[in-house]
Amino acid sequence: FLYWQFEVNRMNKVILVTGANSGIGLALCERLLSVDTEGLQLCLACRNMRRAEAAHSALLTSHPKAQVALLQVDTSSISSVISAAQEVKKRYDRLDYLYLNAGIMPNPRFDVNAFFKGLFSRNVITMFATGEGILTQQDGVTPDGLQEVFMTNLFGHFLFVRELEPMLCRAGRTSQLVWTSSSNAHRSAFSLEDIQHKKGTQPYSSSKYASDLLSLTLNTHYNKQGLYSSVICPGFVMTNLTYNILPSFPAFLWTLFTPIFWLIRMFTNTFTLTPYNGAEVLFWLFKQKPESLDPYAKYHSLTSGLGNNYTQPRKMDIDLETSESLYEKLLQLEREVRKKLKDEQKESPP
Ligand SMILES: NC(=O)C1=CN([C@@H]2O[C@H](COP(=O)(O)OP(=O)(O)OC[C@H]3O[C@@H](n4cnc5c(N)ncnc54)[C@H](OP(=O)(O)O)[C@@H]3O)[C@@H](O)[C@H]2O)C=CC1
Ligand SMILES: CC(C)=CCC[C@@H](C)[C@H]1CC[C@H]2C3=C(CC[C@]12C)[C@@]1(C)CCC(=O)C[C@@H]1CC3
Repeated sequence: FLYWQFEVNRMNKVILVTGANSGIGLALCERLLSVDTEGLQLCLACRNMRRAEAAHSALLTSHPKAQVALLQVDTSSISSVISAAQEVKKRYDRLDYLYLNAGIMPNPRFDVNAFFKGLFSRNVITMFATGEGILTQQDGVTPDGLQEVFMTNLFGHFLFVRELEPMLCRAGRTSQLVWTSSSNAHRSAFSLEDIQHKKGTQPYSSSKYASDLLSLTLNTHYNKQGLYSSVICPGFVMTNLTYNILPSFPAFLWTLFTPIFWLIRMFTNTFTLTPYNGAEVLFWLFKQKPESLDPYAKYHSLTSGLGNNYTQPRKMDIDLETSESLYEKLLQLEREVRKKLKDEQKESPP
């Protein structure tokens, strides 16, 4: 029996989701278990373990036979990412899907004037679809000395992928990376001279645009080794991240807006609104052959006016040259942080 159990576990696909304790990440886990309760090994990679335990219990209550494990990771911390990756290598002998979903938008500032101006302009639909022109954020610096949004949304995930490379690139098998990007990703917010976005006021948009670029270059470097990367946009979803945009509005007030949001959805199908709907594209990608996906497309979760969910690819505003340059800069930064970590460990061995 033990041998059989070992064989089953070995065959089961391993799916790791960062930021899985709430919102879109948790909804994805729920949806995956609804289609295959016993055949998957889910790993919820979370920063806040109290919320992770709650998510774990909720998933096991609805799917008692599911194989769900927890892993602590703070994507804003270099040492945390490296030790989490080591733990993954110890626990699993394969990694089929890596959903890079954890993300933050700290200290958002909602520009009410720009919003009302936008309401009566030709760009109103674009404004609702992308949040363009109405949001800025104030970024912080992590204890490692990196910009917080860049580290959490992009670089922490990049390091994680680099650490897990031997597990993700296996002969005769494919693995998939899925980056949760955003319609708020804009070329104008990103600069190769300031990849961490130290100078601007749109670190979120910059980090998401960087993930679009990075996904493209990862495909050019890793497809031959069986590793594929895609980017998605979940649409506008009401989660902790969006509640934080209007902090004086408690979550229940947002739900009072739901009828207005349904109305707006008649004009823009990007208002997916619920984490279940937002996770549509993440779930859809799980069922696709990675070789069939377009590396230049962002895959969007959309919900029609009548509430039907679907996925649509849209070409991204990216080019290979910029994405290669970003990749070089990230590799350079990786070398620097690894050297710093080594020096620190030499100074004070564990
Ligand atoms: N909601 C929306 O409209 C949109 C969201 N997105 C993206 O979707 C993704 C999921 O966000 P969403 O579900 O909306 O919001 P939530 O705030 O519900 O989820 C964010 C998740 O990321 C985790 N997280 C944040 N910082 C870290 C960190 N340093 N280390 C590890 N985990 C971390 C949070 O965990 P913790 O409990 O520890 O805070 C949480 O689980 C994000 O990348 C977001 O940018 C993209 C487009 C639109
Ligand atoms: C009636 C009312 C309260 C309107 C306010 C709506 C705005 C707060 C939203 C309209 C479009 C939304 C949006 C986002 C945040 C909230 C809005 C600006 C995001 C920027 C959130 C994070 C993303 O990654 C993309 C979203 C695009 C749309």
